[in-house]
Amino acid sequence: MSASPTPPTIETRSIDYVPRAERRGKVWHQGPFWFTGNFVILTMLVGFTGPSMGLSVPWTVLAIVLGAGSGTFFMAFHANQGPRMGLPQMIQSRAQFGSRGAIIPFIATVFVYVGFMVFDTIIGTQGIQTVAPGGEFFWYPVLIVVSIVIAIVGHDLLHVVQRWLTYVLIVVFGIVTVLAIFVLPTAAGAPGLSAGWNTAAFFVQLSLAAGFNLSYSVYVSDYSRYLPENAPAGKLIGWTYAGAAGSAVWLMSLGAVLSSKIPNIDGIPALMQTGDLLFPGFGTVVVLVGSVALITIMGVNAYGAMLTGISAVDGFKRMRPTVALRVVSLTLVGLLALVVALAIPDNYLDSFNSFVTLMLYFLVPWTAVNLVDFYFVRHGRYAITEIFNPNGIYGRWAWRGLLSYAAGFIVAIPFFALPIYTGPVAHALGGADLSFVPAIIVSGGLYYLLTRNQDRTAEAAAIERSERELEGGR
Ligand SMILES: Nc1ccnc(=O)[nH]1
Repeated sequence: MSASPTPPTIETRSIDYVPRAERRGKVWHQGPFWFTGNFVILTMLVGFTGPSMGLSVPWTVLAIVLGAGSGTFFMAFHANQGPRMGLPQMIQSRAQFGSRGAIIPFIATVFVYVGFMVFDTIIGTQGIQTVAPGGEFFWYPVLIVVSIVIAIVGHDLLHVVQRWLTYVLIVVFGIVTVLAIFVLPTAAGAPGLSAGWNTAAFFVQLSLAAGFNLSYSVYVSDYSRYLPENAPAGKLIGWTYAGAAGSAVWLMSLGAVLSSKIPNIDGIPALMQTGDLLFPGFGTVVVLVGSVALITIMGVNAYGAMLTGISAVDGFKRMRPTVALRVVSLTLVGLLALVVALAIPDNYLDSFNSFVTLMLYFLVPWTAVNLVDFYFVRHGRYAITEIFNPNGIYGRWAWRGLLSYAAGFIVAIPFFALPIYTGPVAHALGGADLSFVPAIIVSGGLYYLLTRNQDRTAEAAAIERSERELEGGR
């Protein structure tokens, strides 16, 4: 909590509880952290969808505002769990799913983290290749190593880097946005010339924007768990929301403007071309700044994959949270990302959209169960020591959470829209994927009902014991 900035040292904690004596940081730091976290070139690509399907820019922006606005709503509420529980995001799920049952959302989450790392690596490399020689076999490992080193130093460094990048990004992309709207001409054959209203495009754009920001739910507490236990909930959620939704709306809308004016758009050349309207060379600056932001979010993804991977393994074999464990886990994450990045085909954008959609199917029921448990069932009170006890009160396979998760997943199937499968409802909506709506309602609602008759007297006693053990100084 002290105001003096201490230089970041290598973090020792991973999935373990952060004692109140170690709590620090400011609530407003969540704002810039999530602003930069979502201010990546991938986010801009989401905004290409509307215009490329014939939707005009104003309608596309509306779909983005509604989509990102609703997706971030769920994401931001996870922020409050960090300081209350002092734990990273995913391990908290043991209270709903059991120490082993939580493996299902854990696997989906690691898949998301590594997947985003791979996409970030590919785009970041394309950005750097605009000025530097060197192929994939050089730049992929370099980017991944840098991001892994940042993640090894850990939480405090990630916060500092993301915070300072915010200022740079606002200036540079502020200029690009003005250029895109007022200076960039609309090329012959550009989608913007014939765009108008298109119902399918509107809902596809809306659902992609929502899904994209919902995908950040699995990250949130990792970066709020060091905050003082009594950090004000409204401010904490508000800063998280403002950062993550603000950057999404801005960058996706910029993507919409660019893709309405440039035929057959590609992200990096579009930014180069627009930036160069200020003076030749500025486009390169824009792309490089964008690439730096990609490297740091890669660090964030690696960090989350490490925490979630350790949580998963620890459910089966107890792990001691040491620095060595963090370093080894992060190295494995980096190697995995490298192998996948080198193996994946280059026309990644199609696979990217399916990827965002697919992983959401596994994350949304988890978000619903996890949030309902925190806000409406346990009201933020957990026996933290029992979360780490494999024979503890939260169990190994907790049927209430697992059943609710499965139910939400299954009712969402008719709403799925994937290249290999389009459910009847998605078909009727012209390809839009609103599966997150039934998934949230059913998983969250069912979990609430199933926990009504749950006897939690043992938990109440365990909470007191846990509190004494962790903080009581017995
Ligand atoms: N959830 C995410 C969206 C975009 N980029 C990321 O790295 N992660």
